[in-house]
Amino acid sequence: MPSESGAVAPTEYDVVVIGGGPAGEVAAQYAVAGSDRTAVIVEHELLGGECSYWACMPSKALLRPGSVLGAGRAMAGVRESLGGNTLDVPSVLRRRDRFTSHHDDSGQESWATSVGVDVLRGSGRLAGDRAVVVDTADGTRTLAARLAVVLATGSSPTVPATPGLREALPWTSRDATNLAEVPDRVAIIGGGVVACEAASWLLDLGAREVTLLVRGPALLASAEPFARDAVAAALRARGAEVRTGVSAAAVRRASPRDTGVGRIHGGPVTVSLDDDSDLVVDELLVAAGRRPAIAGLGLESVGLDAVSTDDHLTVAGVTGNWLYAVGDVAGRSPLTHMGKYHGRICGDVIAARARSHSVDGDRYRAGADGSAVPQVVFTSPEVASVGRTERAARAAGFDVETVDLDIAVAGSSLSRDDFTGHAKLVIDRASDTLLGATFVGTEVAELLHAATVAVVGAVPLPALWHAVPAYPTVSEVWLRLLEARRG
Ligand SMILES: Cc1cc2nc3c(=O)[nH]c(=O)nc-3n(C[C@H](O)[C@H](O)[C@H](O)COP(=O)(O)OP(=O)(O)OC[C@H]3O[C@@H](n4cnc5c(N)ncnc54)[C@H](O)[C@@H]3O)c2cc1C
Ligand SMILES: NC(=O)c1ccc[n+]([C@@H]2O[C@H](COP(=O)([O-])OP(=O)(O)OC[C@H]3O[C@@H](n4cnc5c(N)ncnc54)[C@H](O)[C@@H]3O)[C@@H](O)[C@H]2O)c1
Repeated sequence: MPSESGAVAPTEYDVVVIGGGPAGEVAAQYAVAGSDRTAVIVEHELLGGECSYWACMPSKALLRPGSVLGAGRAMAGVRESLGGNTLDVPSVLRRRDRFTSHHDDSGQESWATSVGVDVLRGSGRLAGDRAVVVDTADGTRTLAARLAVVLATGSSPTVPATPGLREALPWTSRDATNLAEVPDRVAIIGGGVVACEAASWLLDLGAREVTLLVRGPALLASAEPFARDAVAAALRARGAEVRTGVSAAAVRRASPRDTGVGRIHGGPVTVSLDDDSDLVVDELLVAAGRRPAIAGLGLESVGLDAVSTDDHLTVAGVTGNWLYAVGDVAGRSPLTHMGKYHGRICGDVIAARARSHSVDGDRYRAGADGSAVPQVVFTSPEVASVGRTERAARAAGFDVETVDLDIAVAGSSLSRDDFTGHAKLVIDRASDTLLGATFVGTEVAELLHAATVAVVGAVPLPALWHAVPAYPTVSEVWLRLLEARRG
């Protein structure tokens, strides 16, 4: 409604969320749940965020068929009926596209409406205290937040400043997850989770030469050494080349072309490495990490140049407890499940503060960040870990005891004929509780939550003796680990 001066009054909401990925969606949902509070999510791409369309969902949809085929090949009686068949790539890609809803987010918009949250399409930025400006297709809108603004803008891929790299229009993870063509020869810059998972599905889909260019000494640098060795060995066994201690010094590409997401972006790429060798590939994937998406977010309008949060997800350096950050942009634990956890806590904190309730309790603190973050790397074998590695626990000053052994129980040998795996517990001697656990092997992801419960609940190891694993399941490895510790 224009005022007498002609200015359009801001639209008021109790809560304004900038960014509609999983973290922002959950924060909005929890902030209004069971109340008459109002919330809007401002989204400039697709509601559901990176995770739904370009990250978790398509990547896992691409990895699962290869893992199922591998399991079939590893099973007498199934192997014979498979013959030498490989994956049917068009079917795999069609299934992937079903998981990303063909980039149609109308289902997510209906969900938002169903939980009482409005959606405003446009690009949002802070414009001072409790104010958000949104550039929409129909012009600029101003929103005023009575209670809270939540930053949930996610993260953006890092592209190193290597000469010629950006001009070569390399693939980022969006191209790899939404691939429409499988390059014959691919080089991957990076040795983290995206690099390892993408190498796996590219091999599954028939890429002939996959080379990982790893700057450091190993893949998956923060994992337990046995885990990263297992992933590297498996990738090598499948024909990938894992080159450690190398960096791209320069990149040249014949006729780079923006052919669209997931299509090969031009002619062959020559990557000159700092060991004076050259590598020629059909596509180059950059998987060199991600940064909080704060560019153009108007942080300077509230006196900030970066985002850091306390355990209530309240942004530090702003008075009045009205600015929050959740998910990747918060820079705490850049994983979807952790972003949604932040969203739940942040939404509950906003709701509690709206009712002038105390936010002192555990329910209102993101205590899992740092000491109890679970993660699964969906390679073959999978790496499932929670909490601290041995190295991290020692660095944090704990008096550490470890137990580790191969996973060789009835459940694992029944699951596939070639099952190999390894498990490790990191124990705090002082409290006799778990600080962390890592499992490596096919389909060990489902072992992880038991470890997460033990870490978060600080369950004493003697009590775990009475958590009897069902026979014959892979979980029997828990019993073996406890037996190994008793000696
Ligand atoms: C290839 C890949 C695979 C992954 N696989 C996994 C996995 O298996 N498991 C896992 O836990 N994590 C995985 N991750 C990490 C996961 O994708 C992120 O942690 C997660 O998406 C973060 O959620 P978010 O809501 O913080 O941000 P996002 O999902 O990035 O959503 C942010 C949203 O904000 C919007 N936005 C940004 N700026 C603005 C603005 N100014 N105005 C309006 N809207 C804006 C964006 O368009 C986007 O929709 C993966 C990441 C990658 C790259
Ligand atoms: N299954 C999962 O949980 C999953 C899957 C994919 C991605 N993710 C998340 O997405 C995020 C991004 O993943 P990612 O693999 O890109 O990041 P990452 O931080 O895991 O790995 C980045 C890699 O790039 C290397 N690197 C960084 N800068 C470089 C440079 N200038 N030159 C060469 N190498 C360089 C690093 O040494 C590292 O090997 C992470 O937070 C990850 O946890 C999670």
